[in-house]
Amino acid sequence: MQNLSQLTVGLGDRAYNIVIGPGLLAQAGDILGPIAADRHIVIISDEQVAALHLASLQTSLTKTARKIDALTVPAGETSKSMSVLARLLDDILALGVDRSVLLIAFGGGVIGDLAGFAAASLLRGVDFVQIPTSLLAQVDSSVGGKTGVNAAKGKNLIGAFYQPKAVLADTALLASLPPRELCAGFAEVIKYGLLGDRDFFEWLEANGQNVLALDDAAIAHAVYTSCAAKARIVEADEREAGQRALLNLGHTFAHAFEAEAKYDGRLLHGEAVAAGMGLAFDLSVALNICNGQDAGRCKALLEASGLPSGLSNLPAGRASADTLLGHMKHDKKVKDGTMHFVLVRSIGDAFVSGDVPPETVLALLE
Ligand SMILES: NC(=O)c1ccc[n+]([C@@H]2O[C@H](COP(=O)([O-])OP(=O)(O)OC[C@H]3O[C@@H](n4cnc5c(N)ncnc54)[C@H](O)[C@@H]3O)[C@@H](O)[C@H]2O)c1
Ligand SMILES: O=C(O)C(=O)C[C@@H](O)[C@H](O)[C@H](O)COP(=O)(O)O
Ligand SMILES: [Zn+2]
Repeated sequence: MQNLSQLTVGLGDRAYNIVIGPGLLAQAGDILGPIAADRHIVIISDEQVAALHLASLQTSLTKTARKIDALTVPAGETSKSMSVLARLLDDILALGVDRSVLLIAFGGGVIGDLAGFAAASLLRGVDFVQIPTSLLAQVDSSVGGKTGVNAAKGKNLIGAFYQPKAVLADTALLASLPPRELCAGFAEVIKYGLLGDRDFFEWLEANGQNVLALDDAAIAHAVYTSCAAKARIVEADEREAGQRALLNLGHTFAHAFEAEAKYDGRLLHGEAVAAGMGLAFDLSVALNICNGQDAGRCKALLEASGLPSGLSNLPAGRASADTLLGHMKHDKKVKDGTMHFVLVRSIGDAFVSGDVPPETVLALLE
């Protein structure tokens, strides 16, 4: 197996490997051998990914699995809902599974979050593996065990921390990803530079276009560096008691925009995060914590990557400042009624603060 890199998320008896490389799908049966051997596997995918890549995955697993079934849901964020989850769980049970079943989440972050939560709740918990197919899922959502669905009150409000048994990121699959989705995933890559790795941010300033052009070496470096950063944070703080909240840079704003856009595809998660990160820099500048030059560099990279950098270029999800602040009050970082924001002292130096006056946030959103 060539050009593969591997990382471990060290979580004791729940530790797992992340394998990254082009062409991995054809080797999934071998790589997953110890986990998948002689098991009933249920692949969960969305209709778009399944149409393009499901047959290859099934072929690759045939040599190791006892039985393979596949279930699909419609592509897009609307599938991350309680109603789709309920149907999916019934459909899995109708296949006659028992606790030895292995679920495989095969798709973008929507499928990873949905199938991961299905695995956490089915028969009170069955094993699952992540095979992420979007850039966003390969650099972020497939790692770390946050699973769940959206609720009427907001994004990801129902879910569980539930770790996969392995993550297989086949970077060659990104060739079929629509360009807008590629850019949206790139926002979460930029996030890793902004929150804790200035050198990586500077590498992205120089090489971001190569990543978006899917140059093999550039994409391998971007996926590996992002997964390594996330793995180290998750190992230190699996259930977000402290530093894991840094992974939420830009997300307090993003989730409010997404709720306002009703998850209907006009605003992708990564686009909302990009705008939210631009606003997190603006907020840090307004609070005299960060200099305007770093805020300018952050926004310049976002814009050069085809992403929004604030309210002015947000494709959807804009609303009155009060309405957006109302959404932010459902954020999971709210403690005893106090909102917490991820702020930045500079590029690569983020921290969580519970000391942000709501008036400053309102002024920014106005
Ligand atoms: N759990 C976490 O830690 C975490 C982290 C970040 C984001 N998320 C969640 O992830 C979701 C966004 O994930 P996403 O951006 O992957 O969206 P997505 O799952 O909707 O995938 C994006 C689109 O690309 C298509 N697609 C995926 N892979 C493809 C491929 N290889 N070829 C062709 N088309 C492909 C999908 O069918 C879909 O239409 C959001 O719900 C977000 O909240 C979760
Ligand atoms: O893994 C994490 O922790 C993250 O925060 C990663 C985020 O990119 C992701 O969007 C996550 O789903 C947000 O989590 P939430 O707890 O704010 O819903
Ligand atoms: Zn995110």
